[in-house]
Amino acid sequence: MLSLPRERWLLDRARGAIDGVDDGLILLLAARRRLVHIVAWLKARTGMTGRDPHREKYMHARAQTLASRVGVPDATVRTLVNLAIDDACMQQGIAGDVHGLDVGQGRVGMSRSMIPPMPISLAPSTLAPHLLRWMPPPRRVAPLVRAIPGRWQHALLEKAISRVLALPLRDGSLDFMKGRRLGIEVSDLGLRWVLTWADGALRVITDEPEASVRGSATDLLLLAGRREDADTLFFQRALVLTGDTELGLTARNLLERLPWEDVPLGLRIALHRGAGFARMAREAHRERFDGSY
Ligand SMILES: C=C(O[C@@H]1C=C(C(=O)O)C=C[C@H]1O)C(=O)O
Repeated sequence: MLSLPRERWLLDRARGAIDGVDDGLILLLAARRRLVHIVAWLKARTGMTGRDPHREKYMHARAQTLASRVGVPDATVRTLVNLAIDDACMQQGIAGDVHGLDVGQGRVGMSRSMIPPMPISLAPSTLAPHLLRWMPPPRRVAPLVRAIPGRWQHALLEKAISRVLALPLRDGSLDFMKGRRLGIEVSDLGLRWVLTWADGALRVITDEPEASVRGSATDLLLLAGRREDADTLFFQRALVLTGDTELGLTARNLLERLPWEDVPLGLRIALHRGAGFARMAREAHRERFDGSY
């Protein structure tokens, strides 16, 4: 067979992305097990024991709906949900249906009194560093992110920006963007969006930008989640401005004094936690893989 260097290279990249997704599946399973631990404790305290067929039926129905939307076969998702339930049963020391799990060997016998209470928090600080190290770096998940259709990305970005910048949009501090084109480049995800101001909102357009702010996904998230200020990130060259200096500097000044209190509380918490998590994952990964992220 002919060896096609480009195809080989792409094959390696695609397999690397699959490894990243598989790591993600295991991390999600670890997070699920933490939640099952909490559920088991709460069930024991409220006098509930054993399996809950209604809950399981509901879980299967939800999973089938989602699976059919994204084109995953019914049988696959049924097996996956059954496997998750079996794992949860094994964890709780109750009999599952055993879909390929060695329940007898692996059962973690937990009587009511043995289940220790666990803080209901999945904050980054409670995640073991060895788990964080296995989080794939953004460049590994880049092909997946880029597979999201452009119009979905644009709609999401416009929505997020309209919430984060609600006040500047109202009070006129974004007027300098009228008819101007500012780019945001997420270097490690290979994404670039161009924004302009139109009809009272920032819109994503397809034109070439006049100026751009470039940074890694983690650094941009650190800025959005107020874990780092714009000044520090620009000074460290974690964020870089290119193109029209005046437009770039005006955007940079706005970033530096964005009113955080006006961002909805839920979004503030999500951004702050997400940014903290991304930073810890980057540090854990750098420690393990000696710098590359
Ligand atoms: C975790 C529970 O125990 C069992 C396992 C379930 C699961 O894995 O999600 C769901 C229902 C129960 O049969 C629960 O009751 O929620």
